[in-house]
Amino acid sequence: MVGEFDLIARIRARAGARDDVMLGIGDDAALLAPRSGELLAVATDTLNAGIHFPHDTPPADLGWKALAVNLSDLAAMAAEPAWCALSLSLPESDAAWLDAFLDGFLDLADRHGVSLVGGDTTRGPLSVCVTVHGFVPAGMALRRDAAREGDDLWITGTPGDAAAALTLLGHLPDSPHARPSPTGSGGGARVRQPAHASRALPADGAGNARVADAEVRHRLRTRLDRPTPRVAAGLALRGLAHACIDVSDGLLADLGHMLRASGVGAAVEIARLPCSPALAASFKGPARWRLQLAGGDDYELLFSAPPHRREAIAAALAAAATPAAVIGRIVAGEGIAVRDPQGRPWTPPRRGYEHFTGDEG
Ligand SMILES: Nc1ncnc2c1ncn2[C@@H]1O[C@H](COP(=O)(O)OP(=O)(O)OP(=O)(O)O)[C@@H](O)[C@H]1O
Ligand SMILES: Cc1ncc(C[n+]2csc(CCOP(=O)(O)O)c2C)c(N)n1
Ligand SMILES: [Mg+2]
Repeated sequence: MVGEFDLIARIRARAGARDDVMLGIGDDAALLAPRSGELLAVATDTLNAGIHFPHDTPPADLGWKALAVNLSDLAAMAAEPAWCALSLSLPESDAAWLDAFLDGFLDLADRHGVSLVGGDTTRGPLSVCVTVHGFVPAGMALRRDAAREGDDLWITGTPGDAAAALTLLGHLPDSPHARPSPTGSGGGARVRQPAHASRALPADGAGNARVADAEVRHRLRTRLDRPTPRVAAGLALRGLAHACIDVSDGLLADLGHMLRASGVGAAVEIARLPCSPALAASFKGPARWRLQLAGGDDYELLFSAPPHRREAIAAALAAAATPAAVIGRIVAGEGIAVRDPQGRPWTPPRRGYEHFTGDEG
């Protein structure tokens, strides 16, 4: 058993420093030199065990994900990541666990040139809170409120994989009853990570694979545990995209945030949704559509842009090695009209994840 300050020393020994970090880990506050002439973008997100990640998530994957979901927020603003702070609440002091956590966290930090400049270490239920800082020139940030009627609606990557992994683990993201009920009321059955968690559950009887192939499950689980923050894509979209948001709660829920902020509506075509081979192999029809449109945990960029920039955007994203597709368009009015592959209106049972009510409509 090592003490709090031993844990901090382990973190400090491995945190790299950029030239703009005047004073990093070790004092009451870090001293940082912001880039002159640019705005500082700041975002923070928390991951709680059993709420944001399954209890059996390997520590290295948790380290990666805790930073990735935060870098995803900077990406959605077209900000260039620079610094981060890490607040850890740990049930016990376990040096090996911390070392593995740092393997994942610092691997991703290194890939993006991000310095860990401070944080906090306490005892408590397993929870990781990260704050990230990045730079964006004034006027270049991609905000939620900039979608315009007539814009194309784009998505990077292939949404739905992470939610498919959770479904196969028995977390049933389609159902608010799958959430823990901290008060013990409201009918929320407690779904802790069960001992048999790695086994596929029977699917929903709508023609989906009953037991997903081990390779397919592994691919989906990797998308849940190690999302790719679309930092290069966000930077590439500066000056090209109008509005942008990252998909954490669910594509339709996050699209709803963009539309309300912009005062417009949208039309989405299910036939144009990009789908990974692993998802196509494990879920079909409306079960797949629900995962892709409302599952969440995708950390893909959802953005709007004028149609005349279609080729420029395709080229910029190809240079950023980021696949993307147009899935609909921004229209006048409000709300989201979803059409199934036959062109018929389709209403999903829910639009995404909401912490307290279980639904985001
Ligand atoms: N406790 C809080 N105090 C101050 N501001 C908050 C608090 N919680 C959220 N916010 C702010 O509200 C806005 C929306 O936050 P939200 O967490 O929904 O966005 P997000 O981080 O992009 O999404 P997600 O958390 O699903 O990844 C952000 O500007 C965020 O900084
Ligand atoms: C064990 C487990 N159960 C459910 C989920 C699904 N989930 C939890 S929070 C969230 C939205 C983003 O969170 P926030 O809005 O706090 O950033 C989603 C899609 C999960 N990842 N792990
Ligand atoms: Mg948040």
